[in-house]
Amino acid sequence: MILEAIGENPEREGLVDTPERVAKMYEEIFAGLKQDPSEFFDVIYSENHEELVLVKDIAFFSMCEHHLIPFYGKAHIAYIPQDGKVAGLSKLARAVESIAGRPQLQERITTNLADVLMEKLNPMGVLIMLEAEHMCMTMRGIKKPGTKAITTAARGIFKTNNSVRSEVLSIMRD
Ligand SMILES: Nc1nc2c(ncn2[C@@H]2O[C@H](COP(=O)(O)OP(=O)(O)OP(=O)(O)O)[C@@H](O)[C@H]2O)c(=O)[nH]1
Ligand SMILES: [Zn+2]
Repeated sequence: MILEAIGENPEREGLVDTPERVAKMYEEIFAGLKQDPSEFFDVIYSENHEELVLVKDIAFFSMCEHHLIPFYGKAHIAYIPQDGKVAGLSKLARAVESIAGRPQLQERITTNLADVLMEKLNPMGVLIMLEAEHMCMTMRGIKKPGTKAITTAARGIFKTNNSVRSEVLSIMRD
């Protein structure tokens, strides 16, 4: 229907298999819709580390829910565990991929990540930062390539303690 609407001929050789290909692609890039990101934190480790854990530069791709074109960049996740509750490092990246794998807004990915970690790990605090380029601002519309949107979500000690937040934000931006 999209091909017809733009005035293309869906029967021509190069396009015959395109609808099926696009359907498969959407299944892959929206796979997050069938996942519950909090399940990645069902298994946690007991480790007495009540200091910073920071995983930065987690590459992600998502789809802007307004235009259905990509926005992509990096996510940085920091938390300070308490009660010995520590997550597997890869699970932080899996949560990013899962939450990004749906029609999204950058703010919602950022907020969801913070909320899932607070709920499942009950840490002293969580600080999330996402930096992304939105194709809907670069290849169409306002057409400003190179623009970066930066969003943060702070919970717990990162919300209440300015110096702790500033320190970790500066490591994230390094
Ligand atoms: N807050 C937020 N806005 C987004 C995100 N992704 C895209 N947008 C914006 O969503 C808005 C949709 O605006 P509309 O005016 O409905 O759509 P439009 O006419 O295509 O807007 P233009 O992009 O300005 O041409 C645009 O300003 C986009 O830049 C996001 O992750 N977060
Ligand atoms: Zn958009």
